[in-house]
Amino acid sequence: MTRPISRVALVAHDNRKTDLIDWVARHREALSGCQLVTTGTTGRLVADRTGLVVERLQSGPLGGDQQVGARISEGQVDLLIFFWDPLEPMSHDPDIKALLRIATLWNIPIACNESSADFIVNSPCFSGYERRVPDFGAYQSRSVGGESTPD
Ligand SMILES: O=C(CO)COP(=O)(O)O
Repeated sequence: MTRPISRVALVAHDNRKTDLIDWVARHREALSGCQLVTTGTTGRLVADRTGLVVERLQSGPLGGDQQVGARISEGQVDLLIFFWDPLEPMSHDPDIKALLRIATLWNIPIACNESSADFIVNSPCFSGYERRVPDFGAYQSRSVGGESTPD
């Protein structure tokens, strides 16, 4: 099973929020054709500063990373832009690690800085990219992304 990129998760730590908002503003046109899901504060700032419509989940320290991770495991996210802070310890470090783990597991493209995010959005295959959705065989027992998978 494959999926094109149309549902994008945006997450940034406080020291990286300006970088993310600037990046979103630069790629506003490409992102306006996508469904955007965000953690709480990131989403409020992205919406205020760019006018894009976003679905806001909880703030990261209150469970937002886990909610994004759950969306990924339910097959509802195609790309994760996560500008995490490599200089500050976070109270919810386990949640951050879990989000990066689940995105890796589900073969979600992940960008943690501006250069990687630019590469992905500027890629000629951005709008037509078909991500392979992993088949976890016996591990997988219910529908993912609207398609049933065998027990
Ligand atoms: O903490 C975050 C990700 O780990 C982001 O949360 P906010 O968008 O609510 O600041």
